[in-house]
Amino acid sequence: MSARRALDLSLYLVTDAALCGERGVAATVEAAVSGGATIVQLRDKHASDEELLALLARLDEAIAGRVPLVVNDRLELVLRARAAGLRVDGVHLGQGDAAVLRARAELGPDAIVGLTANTPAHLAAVAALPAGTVDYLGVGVLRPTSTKPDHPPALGIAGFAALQAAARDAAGAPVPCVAIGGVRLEDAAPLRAVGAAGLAVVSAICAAPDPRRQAADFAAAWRGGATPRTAHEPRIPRVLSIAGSDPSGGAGIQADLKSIAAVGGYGMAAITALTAQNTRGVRSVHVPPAASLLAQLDALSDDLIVDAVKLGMLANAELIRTVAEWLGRVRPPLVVLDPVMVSTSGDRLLDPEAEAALRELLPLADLVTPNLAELAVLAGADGPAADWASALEQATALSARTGVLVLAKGGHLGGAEAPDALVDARAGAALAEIVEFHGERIATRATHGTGCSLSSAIATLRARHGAWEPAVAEARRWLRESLRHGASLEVGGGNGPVHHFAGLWTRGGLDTAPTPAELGAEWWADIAELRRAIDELPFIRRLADGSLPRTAFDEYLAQDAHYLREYARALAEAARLAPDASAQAFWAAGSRECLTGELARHERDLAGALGAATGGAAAEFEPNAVNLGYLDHLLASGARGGYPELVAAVLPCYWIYDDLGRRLLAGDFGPEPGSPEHPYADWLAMYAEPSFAVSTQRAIELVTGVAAAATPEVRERMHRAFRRSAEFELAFFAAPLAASADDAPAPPGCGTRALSATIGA
Ligand SMILES: Nc1ncnc2c1ncn2[C@@H]1O[C@H](COP(=O)(O)OP(=O)(O)O)[C@@H](O)[C@H]1O
Ligand SMILES: Cc1ncc(COP(=O)(O)O)c(N)n1
Ligand SMILES: [Mg+2]
Repeated sequence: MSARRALDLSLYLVTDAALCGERGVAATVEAAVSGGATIVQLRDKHASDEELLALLARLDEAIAGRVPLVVNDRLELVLRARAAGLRVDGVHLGQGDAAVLRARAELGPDAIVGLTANTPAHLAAVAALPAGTVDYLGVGVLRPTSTKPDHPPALGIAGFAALQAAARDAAGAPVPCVAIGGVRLEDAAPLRAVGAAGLAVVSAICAAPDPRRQAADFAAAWRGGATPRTAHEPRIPRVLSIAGSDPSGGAGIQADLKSIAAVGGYGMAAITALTAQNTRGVRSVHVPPAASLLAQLDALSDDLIVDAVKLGMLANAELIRTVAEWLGRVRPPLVVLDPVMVSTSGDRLLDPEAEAALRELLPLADLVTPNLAELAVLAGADGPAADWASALEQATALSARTGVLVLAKGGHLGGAEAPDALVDARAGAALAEIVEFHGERIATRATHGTGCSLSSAIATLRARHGAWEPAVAEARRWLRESLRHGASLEVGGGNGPVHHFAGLWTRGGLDTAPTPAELGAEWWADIAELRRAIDELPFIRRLADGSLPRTAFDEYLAQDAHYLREYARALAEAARLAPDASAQAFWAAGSRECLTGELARHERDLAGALGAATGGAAAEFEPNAVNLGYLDHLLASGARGGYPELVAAVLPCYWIYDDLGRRLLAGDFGPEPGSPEHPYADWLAMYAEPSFAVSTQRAIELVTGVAAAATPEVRERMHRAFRRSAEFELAFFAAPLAASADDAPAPPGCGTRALSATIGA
């Protein structure tokens, strides 16, 4: 294959030894090519032939055949290098039609010959050359630059476009033009829009602290920048699935195209294999030649921009290498690899010998989404994880070893849960970051193609949202709804497909709303670390074992008494705003119970402890900053967000106390505090009362019901109000034992004091 075929000039690196500095030219080129440079020109006006020959040998190694290499000006040197067996693909010459004619004659038809052209006169000279003499023109300078001190006046985008329009050879065919001279990142989109063949970059990459990153940024700007959009008109992600065909329509590319469309992307598919399968299993597989796959891929990348790639069944080692080569060349901004080896039905979809090739492909992916069996193979474990904790361990090891983000999937775990987790140990296993997604297992046989569907949805949503966590959360929500409606399709007698468009057809929208139960689980999981911190507080520990000093307990009771009086007003306000009589009655009863139950008990306890003679604690009482902040938060939530935010904000006070009360009484914190001698036995029993558990359950149902029916924006504000209240709960419990205000955890952003006086008014 000649270097001229499908010459990719999109990111043309020109070297400058001085700018490369101590890093050196070879290391800079290596990094830039890894980042996405598509062609390299060695440019050195001062080095001797011997020095350049030695450098060419090193560049040959650094480039490793990935992109073409040409040399600036020195045709004799190119001829010498080639004679010595060094790989040099061509030459770039300054002006002079005689010089290019000679270069073409000496180097032959397959070599690359480029020419600089800055003026209409140069273009006229080019137009007189026989067709095929030059492969491209370097047209510049685009902006004033220091790397060419004697440069002609800067062209700007319009000047470049005008010269390019005139660049034709003797046969009248357009000659590709690369913009050179002071090219910046922000020039990529307009240059591509006016039809430039690429960007030539010198100092922006050679002098960059991280040439790989910088090249990747240029490559991304070039690929992504054809049609700039506004924030109000988000781009529809163009997502390519490279996967096998499942004629039954539930897995493979068929599932991928449906999934991409269902979550809001434009889907494309290059087919790696034709399986004959249905919902019961795979009967046979036909794998087309690798050249056919490459032709599909090149047809796409020669024409359009791919925002994300999802890789599915890759069948054999040759196809995997073909895909790897294409990815290395085209460098799509996002790659999600679903390492399909064994289908949900248990059929092998990858040659055993291809496993090694798949391992080599891994580092080219941004996210890999193995099921339990595939995870074990990739992590080199003895067998599939038997429980979720071992799955997370395997995923951590895999992520640490490959530097790739891993989505561990619990679809094949037994049990009532179907968890997934994003595992990021790219910075080393000890620093693994794990984000878990929980949800109950859905009782259905419609699980054919769940892995394919999930990975394509994630690729699409990651391109839309720009972050992994919301992409996975939304993809899961969508998949779970699709799983729930799968059986309604009545497809096949085995494991049927999921209903990819369930949400779209039943609700007429892309808003994949969660159920109340899912939201409850999500919010509760989200405050897990706050709940753990509450468990660890000395106040809670010592309350449980009875060693808490009475003064600290009384301080807590006094603060809580103040809080409860105002909290009762917040509940009354919830009753006032409630949308129906049942909710109204519930919150009103809660408000009353607050005053006649909890608060009355606190006041009795306080009076008992301090003695009626002192006049009770209330006389010297001052609410602390946490208390005021918490109450302001409740008030502000209602004032700003009405009923939904107000009830979200009051919920943690039910839920956390109910949970804590039950666990304290059950002895989760050490010896059972049930004995009558325990100084706080009475108090502990109050929150473990069954009636409190019933109220808590009802409060959770009411709040998550409102959230599930709300718009995503309101839902998110409710979630924030809920979380903030949980933060206040932690600070509230910490305050009594904090020696000084400085020791207490900072109250989470207190509002203004004045507001708390008017709560519920
Ligand atoms: N019965 C189920 N209920 C809920 N989620 C499920 C169920 N089965 C699979 N999933 C989810 O489907 C996705 C695919 O996972 P999995 O079945 O593990 O992979 P694969 O389909 O590649 O074998 C995961 O998000 C998993 O949690
Ligand atoms: C062509 C093809 N590709 C992949 C799968 C895996 O399916 P699952 O998503 O159930 O793991 C499949 N059954 N067929
Ligand atoms: Mg799978």
